[in-house]
Amino acid sequence: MLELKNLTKAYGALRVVDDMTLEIAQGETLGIIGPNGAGKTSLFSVIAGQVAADSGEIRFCGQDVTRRPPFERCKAGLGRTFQVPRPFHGMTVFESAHVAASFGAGLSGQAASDFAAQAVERTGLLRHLNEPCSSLTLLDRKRMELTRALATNPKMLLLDEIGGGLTDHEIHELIDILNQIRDSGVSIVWIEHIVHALTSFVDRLIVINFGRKIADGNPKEVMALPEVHEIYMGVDIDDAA
Ligand SMILES: Nc1ncnc2c1ncn2[C@@H]1O[C@H](COP(=O)(O)OP(=O)(O)OP(=O)(O)O)[C@@H](O)[C@H]1O
Repeated sequence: MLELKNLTKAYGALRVVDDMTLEIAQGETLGIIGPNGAGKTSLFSVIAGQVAADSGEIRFCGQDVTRRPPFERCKAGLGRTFQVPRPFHGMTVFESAHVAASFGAGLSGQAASDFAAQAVERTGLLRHLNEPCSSLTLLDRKRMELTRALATNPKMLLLDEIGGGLTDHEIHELIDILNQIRDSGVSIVWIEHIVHALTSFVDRLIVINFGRKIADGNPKEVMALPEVHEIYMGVDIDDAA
């Protein structure tokens, strides 16, 4: 569904996405971990189009989208959330979801309203339906990010640390929601520092360091790799043992 070929993005001498080649299949759930500043969010921004790639190619559902603007990628079915929530100021929860259903999913009239309300219900924000996004708590703003992405009717969701700051109970609730989204056929790529939550959900895990993919595979096997211990956790596996 998504193919990245030798994708690169640099800020001056700093390569934040470095020769990234990656394929993600339809219906797959992929986790991304890596140290702070490894380039995880930058990778999402290059895939979703907020940041232009310097070189390489991005193919989504068979089409080359490397030079397409973000709104076209969104319409093609690439939904994303932002690590720092970016609510539409001055809009209620319902209005924000409605914008996503109208301009992302391409719906209008009653269909857009129904789809927006459905997205709000699926993420548990129905009780805040007519409240301004600016009045939501951090947890609910994160849910709002998911709601808005979902209301664009994505084929693939890029989730950037939507679990950060959540309690264990809230993480379980979030994973229940994500399971339902996955079961509806949406591919999910999830950047998350809460590794146990991530590995309990994803089929596959990649580790990024200095913009490069340093491991890719079954989550348990990836987490057991010595280089992952060393780079991600700052612990040499031999020392840890
Ligand atoms: N617009 C920019 N201009 C210059 N440097 C940038 C820009 N955006 C990001 N960076 C730098 O690129 C590097 C990668 O940042 P990025 O946010 O992608 O990392 P990350 O892996 O998502 O980190 P975190 O886990 O802390 O969210 C960092 O060193 C960051 O300071």
